[in-house]
Amino acid sequence: KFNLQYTQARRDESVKDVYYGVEIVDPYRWLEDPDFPETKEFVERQVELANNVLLKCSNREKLKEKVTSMYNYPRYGCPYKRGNKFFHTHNSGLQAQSVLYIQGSLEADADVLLDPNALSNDGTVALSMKEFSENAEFMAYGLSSSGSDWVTIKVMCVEDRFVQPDTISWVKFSSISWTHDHQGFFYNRYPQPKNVECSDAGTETDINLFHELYYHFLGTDQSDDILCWKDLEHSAWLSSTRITDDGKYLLLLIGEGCDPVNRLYYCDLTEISGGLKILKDTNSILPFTKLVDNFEAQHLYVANDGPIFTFFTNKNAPKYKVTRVSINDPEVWWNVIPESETDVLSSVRCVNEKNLLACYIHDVKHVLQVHDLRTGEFQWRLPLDIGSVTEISGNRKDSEIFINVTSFLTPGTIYRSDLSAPKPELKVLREIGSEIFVRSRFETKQVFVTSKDGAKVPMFIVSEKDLVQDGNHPALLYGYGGFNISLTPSFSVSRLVLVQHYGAVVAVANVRGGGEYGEEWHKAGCLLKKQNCFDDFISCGEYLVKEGYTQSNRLCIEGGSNGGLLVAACINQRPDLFGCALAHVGVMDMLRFHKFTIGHAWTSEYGCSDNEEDFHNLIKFSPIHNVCRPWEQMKGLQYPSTMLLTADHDDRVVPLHSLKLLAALQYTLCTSLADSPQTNPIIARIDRKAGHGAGRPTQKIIDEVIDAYSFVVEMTSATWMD
Ligand SMILES: O=C(NCC(=O)N1CCC[C@H]1C(=O)O)OCc1ccccc1
Repeated sequence: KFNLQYTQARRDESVKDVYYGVEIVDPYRWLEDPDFPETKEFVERQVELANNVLLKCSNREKLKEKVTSMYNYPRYGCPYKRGNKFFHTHNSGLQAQSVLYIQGSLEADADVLLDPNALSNDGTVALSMKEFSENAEFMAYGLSSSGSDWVTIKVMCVEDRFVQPDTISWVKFSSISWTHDHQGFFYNRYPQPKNVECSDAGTETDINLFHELYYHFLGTDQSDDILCWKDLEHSAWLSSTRITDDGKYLLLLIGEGCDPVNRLYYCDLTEISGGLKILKDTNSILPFTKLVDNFEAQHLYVANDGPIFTFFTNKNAPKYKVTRVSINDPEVWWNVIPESETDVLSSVRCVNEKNLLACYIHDVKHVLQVHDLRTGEFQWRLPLDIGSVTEISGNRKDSEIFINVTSFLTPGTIYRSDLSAPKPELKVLREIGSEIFVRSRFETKQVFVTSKDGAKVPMFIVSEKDLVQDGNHPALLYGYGGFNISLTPSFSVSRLVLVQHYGAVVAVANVRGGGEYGEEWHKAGCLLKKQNCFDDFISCGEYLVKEGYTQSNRLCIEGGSNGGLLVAACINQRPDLFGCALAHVGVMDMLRFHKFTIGHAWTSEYGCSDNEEDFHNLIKFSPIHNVCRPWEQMKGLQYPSTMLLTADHDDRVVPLHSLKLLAALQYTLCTSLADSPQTNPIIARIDRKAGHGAGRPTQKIIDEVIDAYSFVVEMTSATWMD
């Protein structure tokens, strides 16, 4: 049906590296240069091939109509209070980007404060961050284009919406911290990459080194900003800042990668006589005191009362806890909320002057609790349905908090609670999108799958109620498995279309490497134990087949980024177990990932091929190095129908990963042997003016869902049900 015309991408077998005596050939090294004409030609051919296959997928029109209509529901973010104003984001349904609104009170009319849709004609300029000055007089906001991580900061006067001339470029992985005198803010940036202009920023693969901290004085040119931190000895380190609620201290948090660990320095801004301007004239940098000067644990600011600081930490607490120290006696730390035996403390914030709002994960569901700030004493638990708290808004000086709760079958419910009430309760402020989906026909359950080494892996299963487990349902198994990220329940329009209109079973596997059970669960899927993630995911796939939810040739696995690695490693290791695979923006070259943009920050999770032990571990599962011919093991066996997805402005996981894997798969499975039994398509969807995922306009989200899921539906022989 799909007359697949694979291009014979040039293999340059002369490119090879020797890792500790082992010679590794890298025949598609030339694909690492996005500007190389042959690379552009390769991409063009692959786009054609993918379009040929996709246009033959029968369900496109139905999916397009259904997905578009199901996306078309009003979406709201939590309101949050700054100064005496309320702000929230809202999307009427199909707007490219959500709009930022301002209100004098929650009951007042909402006025547009900033509409990112006005900043480009195709919706590819996104509002990636925003911070208000202390009394909400100014808003500093970051704009990113085409999905790149690069940000340009602008400043708006909130009162008259006037956008100031200030323009801060080459910002990346930055916080924005206003000094309480409204004079300006701290932000982070990298040096401008050589021969890259603002217009195509994000298509380069240059490594990001020497992260810098600057202070910008409102009303001045970026060239007048003062350098406040730069570490020449540790070019890979990154920093972020926080100004304490009382405006007195600047906190500097330093990280060397993605592990939840940081150094913590502070500077008493009130001790800088003459203010920050003096630093410019004396060309000195800020005087920091080192409170924590190692990477043994994470310490995140919660509150301070003068010199007494409260931190959220995992120090000697892999399930996290709240601790306290006086900076006048920095050796003496004591617990405020001790580590829980069973639950992971996932976030803490100080609200209502004297409360701590603690969010726990209990068997992959969120629980919200209120504690006393001074004593840490538990006060009461907010009664939540099974689901995830996706947003919390509230500050120390506000008694009112807002939370957004979502789950597999509910798009979102925004609650408000006034903690100053004698018996605080949760009141519904807004139900989001409840009308788009008939929940009563579907159900969610949680099972625990025994993995290869006996570990119990949680998995959510969403399906129609009273599902007949006859093995005939198409199934989509989604996973991530890394970077301490927990896949708690989430609402996905696209997956629910599969459940509602194809009788699909959707499963989400909480494999090791995530944060579901704290740092131990995370570490159990890292470095030399990374194979546990793949074993867990494979066990979950086998469970779905064994229990009759589906059968292998109707089972599709999907994952993004680190989850793309998960998918690619699993089809290499068990091509027999899956009928289809979607790998979004995956990390596919485990020997070279650290050489591009921010990849070096992931060595905390994967290790690095510069290290001998890590090399011998990475080479075993690195996707581009482990493509095999399954029919050599079992006659007629082939790889699942596979779609890799990437985009030209993905500067988080650069497209070369997917391009090199695509070339290796097509060569090994399709073009190198005349009598290959590989008939399942191996294609790539390569988008333009798009990136890793953040900030993608609604139409691009929908277009990708239609391509990806019409492919899945076609390849799992799923049939439409009205
Ligand atoms: O690299 C990441 N995050 C990890 C990330 O995006 N990863 C990790 C692997 C591939 C990809 C993903 O899974 O989305 O964010 C940039 C950053 C900011 C601050 C400090 C360190 C790093």
